[in-house]
Amino acid sequence: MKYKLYIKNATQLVTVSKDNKPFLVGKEMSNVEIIENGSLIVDEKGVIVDVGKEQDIGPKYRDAEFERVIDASGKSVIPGFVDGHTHPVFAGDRVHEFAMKLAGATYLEVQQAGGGITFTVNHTRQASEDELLSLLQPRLDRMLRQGTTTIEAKSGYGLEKDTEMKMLKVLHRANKIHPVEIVSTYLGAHSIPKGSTAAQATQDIVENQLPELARLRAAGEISPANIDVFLEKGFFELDDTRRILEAGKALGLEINFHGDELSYMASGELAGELKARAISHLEKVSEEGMKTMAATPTFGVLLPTTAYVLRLEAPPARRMIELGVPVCLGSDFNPNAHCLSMPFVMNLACVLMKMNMNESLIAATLNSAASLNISNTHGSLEVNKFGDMIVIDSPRWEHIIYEMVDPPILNVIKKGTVVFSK
Ligand SMILES: N=CN[C@@H](CCC(=O)O)C(=O)O
Ligand SMILES: [Zn+2]
Repeated sequence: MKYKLYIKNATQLVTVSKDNKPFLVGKEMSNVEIIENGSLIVDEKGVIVDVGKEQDIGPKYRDAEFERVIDASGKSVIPGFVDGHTHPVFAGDRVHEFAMKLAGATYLEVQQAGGGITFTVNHTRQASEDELLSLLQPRLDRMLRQGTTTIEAKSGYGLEKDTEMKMLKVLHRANKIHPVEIVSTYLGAHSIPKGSTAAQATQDIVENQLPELARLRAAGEISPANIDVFLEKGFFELDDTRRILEAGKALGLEINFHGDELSYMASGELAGELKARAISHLEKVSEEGMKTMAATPTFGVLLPTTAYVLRLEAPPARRMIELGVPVCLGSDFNPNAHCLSMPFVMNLACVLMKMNMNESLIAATLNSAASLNISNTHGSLEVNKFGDMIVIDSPRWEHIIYEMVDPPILNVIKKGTVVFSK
């Protein structure tokens, strides 16, 4: 019998979970499953077919053939990261805004000065589909080198039909040619386009953009799985947000929206009403909102880079975990928070949001996979899931969080194929 990969004798084989739990909450998030001296076998389809102690796996596969064997003695292995929130398709450079923010400008002040999303929209509208794809590819390469094997990725820098669909086409094409797997999200309601009111923008989305999305999806040109809205004062407020999310849901999209970032907008409460899958940001979430999220359940996708770069108070991660909200992590990679590194995000989650390292790992793997509805195949190293992994050059896996900036990543593996080696 022939297999694609044999990971042999990892000092720590961090499977994250066992028994195919779809996600973890509360105290469960403080425990990651680890097999000491662990081995793992991936079949030719890229799926894990066996995991266990080397003393059991070794003899069982003595006569098997492998395309690749990685001796992981003295090393640790963890699942590839699932980045739960990114905006990786854009043109234009906003490094000048970083200087403005360092000098004290707020996110809204930058936006009001014609910067922020508006700036990126202007550049992204002008770029061709091929140009956007060639800007996206090196970003995905950089994510991969930092251990990310799957991302959620949004449109949202078009704010009109053609550019929004162009962005979704770019994501669809990239998913076919790049090892980083992409779950795409339609975010036509990221900001109010210049010259429109929120009501007009909402109407355009519901009556014009969403029908086109459905047409292109049926034609196999795009593959959005989620619908998103930036629910915020001066952007899309409660009624418009509800209308857009419901219209997306009616097309079979999962609701996964930006909420309670700069102002309290009753996001958790709305998520309960609409049975939303996920809310991102949540810096200003209410106690009631968190309780509703725990009960629904709605995943909380926390983005510590936003609080860091904008000097905001970080979201109440500890309280969310205490209340049983399933917490996930995302890089929020975008021209405002230019971060392509989940190890850095996990480090920030620990230091700024007081999560422990086990919680951070679960939030960056199994739970973020669950926020995208793919935790039956992604997010932990269990039989029947894809062989997406990181080999760390250290006998203890926590070094990937602890060693800032240049974590000791030796290999990144997607579906059993080594796609990056140091
Ligand atoms: N808050 C809204 N959207 C993005 C920022 C987008 C931008 O500034 O270009 C976010 O998630 O942080
Ligand atoms: Zn975002």
